[in-house]
Amino acid sequence: MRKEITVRDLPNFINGQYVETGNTFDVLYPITGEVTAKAHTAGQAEVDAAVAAARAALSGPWGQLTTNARVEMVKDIAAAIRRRFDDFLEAEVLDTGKPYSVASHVDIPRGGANFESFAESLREHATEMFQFDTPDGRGAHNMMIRRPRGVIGVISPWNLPLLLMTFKVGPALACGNTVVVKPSEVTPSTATLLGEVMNEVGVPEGVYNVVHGYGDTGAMITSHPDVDGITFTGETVTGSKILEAVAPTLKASSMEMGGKNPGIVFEDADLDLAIKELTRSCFLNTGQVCLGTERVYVHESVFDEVRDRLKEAAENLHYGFPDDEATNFGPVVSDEHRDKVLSYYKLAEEEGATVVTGGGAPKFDDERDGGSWVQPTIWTGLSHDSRTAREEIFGPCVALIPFTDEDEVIKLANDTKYGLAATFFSQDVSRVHRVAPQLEAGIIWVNSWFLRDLRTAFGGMKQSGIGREGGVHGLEFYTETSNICIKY
Ligand SMILES: NC(=O)c1ccc[n+]([C@@H]2O[C@H](COP(=O)([O-])OP(=O)(O)OC[C@H]3O[C@@H](n4cnc5c(N)ncnc54)[C@H](O)[C@@H]3O)[C@@H](O)[C@H]2O)c1
Ligand SMILES: N/C(=C\C=C\C=O)C(=O)O
Repeated sequence: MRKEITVRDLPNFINGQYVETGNTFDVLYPITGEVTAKAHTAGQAEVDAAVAAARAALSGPWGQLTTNARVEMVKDIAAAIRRRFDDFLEAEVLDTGKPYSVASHVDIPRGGANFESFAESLREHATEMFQFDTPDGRGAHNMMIRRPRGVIGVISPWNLPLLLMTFKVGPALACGNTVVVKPSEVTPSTATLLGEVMNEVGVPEGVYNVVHGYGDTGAMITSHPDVDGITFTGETVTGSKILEAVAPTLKASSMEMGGKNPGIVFEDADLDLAIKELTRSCFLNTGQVCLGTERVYVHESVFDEVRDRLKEAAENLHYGFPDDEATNFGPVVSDEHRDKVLSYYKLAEEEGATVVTGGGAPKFDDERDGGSWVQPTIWTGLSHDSRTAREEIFGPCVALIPFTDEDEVIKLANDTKYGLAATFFSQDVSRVHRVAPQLEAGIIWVNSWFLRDLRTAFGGMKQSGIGREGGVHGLEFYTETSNICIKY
């Protein structure tokens, strides 16, 4: 149902305090386009204060906590997010317009999980020690110790705001670092709310800081001489700019970027399963998931059936107000992004696409017409080399492309500058074990999509990412190691 919007104030969160600057920007409700909040832009002074607070916290009570005490505090953060589930749900939905059914099953539960899972895995992870024979026969041993990397700049995107920000802040804090977070200007609410949780839990001031603004505020963090590492999730082109910015101060960087992930339906796939999972991988979160599939190669023998069944699934998606239980399809996050997606809908037709379904924006004849809506869209008739099938659109759209044999489709799947994710469907176990290792992607799902075990390495190759986070893999970024060689 329509929501009465009360415009909220979103200050920065620095050294345990909310800080207004008076220089605000509007945050819009994508369902109707109404202003739902005013966020306070952080300038250099606020960024400097946040970095200084984070630096000071490393040598204060936070830096003196035992590992067990720190891990327990990180787990308390998870518990507090769960206690305030509805507050985070409301904040996330106001920023993104996504259905409650998505935010309550994907975004918010991962907010808690991202703290809890990393607290445990990082506590349990052993380091290493080697007995070493020396020429004099007396021997030595080498042992590795880990310490926090220091002040971490966290720069996060708008598609899964709480999930992706906490996927960084969770391990960062579990490893003893402090953070300065710059959430997307489009979706600043949940990062702001998390400041209240940090204070409720008793996380020392300065450990968690949030500064609001656009790319220029982000650039103040990436170029800051007193920031030790940057973890970024966002567009590949932004990632390049960030790597340029960190170069003069040689900051360690963990980069999660764009993708154009292939889906493959082999002739021996379970089509019921494939349609169910492709409906998610193409349209979940209105297609705004970096791991989603915007190009799906379908064996020619099942092409027509997959096309017709995916069309039916797309046309059964229910646009609606977020709190309507039936709603499983929302707007995209902003008018700007809507216009980008619609420009690709236009391009697809110029490139010869047949529009199987969608191809434009819905008309509601109610306040939703002020929002950022597009139709779920399926194309056939596009070539693998078309821009539509090669460039990341980040919307609810997919090009279905037929193929005839396995070697051909592997080449097509890998023919991209990206390498983030892939998903394919086959009931042939030999084929599964033959094909999966040949796919050039950091994350490969077989007969499934977006199943997430937080112990696994997460990240992309080629221009989709640098480094891996998740499980103990995050240790390489969130800690520095020293090898200590002790002679007997
Ligand atoms: N690989 C992954 O895990 C993953 C996950 C989610 C989204 N993404 C990608 O993110 C993109 C969508 O998110 P987006 O539009 O917010 O991305 P974006 O790159 O536009 O912005 C991401 C963040 O970077 C900030 N930023 C922009 N310019 C900056 C600069 N010069 N210096 C420092 N910070 C800067 C933004 O303010 C925002 O907070 C898509 O390309 C999607 O593929 C990747
Ligand atoms: N990083 C993760 C998801 C990324 C989704 C991209 O939109 C995750 O599940 O941990």
